Amino acid sequence: MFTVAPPLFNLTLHSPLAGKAIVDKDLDMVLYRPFFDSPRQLYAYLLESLPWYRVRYTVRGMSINTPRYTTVFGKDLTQGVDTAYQKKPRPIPPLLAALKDEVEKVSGASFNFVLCNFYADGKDSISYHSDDESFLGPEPTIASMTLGGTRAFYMRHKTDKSVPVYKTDLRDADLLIMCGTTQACWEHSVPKRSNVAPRINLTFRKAINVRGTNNYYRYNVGDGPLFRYIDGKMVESNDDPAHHATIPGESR
Ligand SMILES: O=C(O)CCC(=O)C(=O)O
Ligand SMILES: [Fe+2]
Repeated sequence: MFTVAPPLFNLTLHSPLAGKAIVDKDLDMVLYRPFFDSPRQLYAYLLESLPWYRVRYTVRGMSINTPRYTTVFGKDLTQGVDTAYQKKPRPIPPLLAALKDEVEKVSGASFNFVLCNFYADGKDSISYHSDDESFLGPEPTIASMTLGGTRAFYMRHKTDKSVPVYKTDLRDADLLIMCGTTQACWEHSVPKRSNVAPRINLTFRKAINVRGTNNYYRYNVGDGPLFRYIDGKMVESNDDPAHHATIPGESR
């Protein structure tokens, strides 16, 4: 059992031996199902305390609306001063740091970022992509935790179309660890669905340089309005932007 505070959650971890290897051509993953006994309060606490964003950005003149809520905490490995960054990096809040510690223990990897996604309904999604940016280094290990509702998770080989698409569900308290050549050779997605429960996804990653930090804050915080989840729905918030980085219980 491990305890994360504040507030106090006693989370019971399942045996690391319970991980199931998922391997295919160039695919190397381990699924812990469930990774821990996830209390509903943990999901609710994260949803209600994290600062969420609906990021809009422009690529090659095209305006893109990210089809889910996102937020991010962490800073790359360089001990760069904050002036190197387009946005001030936010420390990983204690609750997410405690989850990160446990994920590091089972994966044998170390992480300096937690990216958070919230899929409010079945229209929220992430399209096929791989997390293969050079700022993650070669063969990055990426750990992905689900809290709340179940969503379909699809993976396809980038070049060999004879390899079948890998389809699974990701459920509350699942931890999927993607390793080795998985990012280099495969893409993954959470497709749109009808009638699904809201879901939080946390991904744990390690960025090695300032470019990683700038990229993650640009695409997961951006410049748009802040949202808070209050009384069962997302509302645009006029919190003081200087306080976005903290969640309750964290010292500044
Ligand atoms: O929600 C998920 O399971 C996947 C999220 C993801 O692929 C990402 O944030 O890069
Ligand atoms: Fe991803």
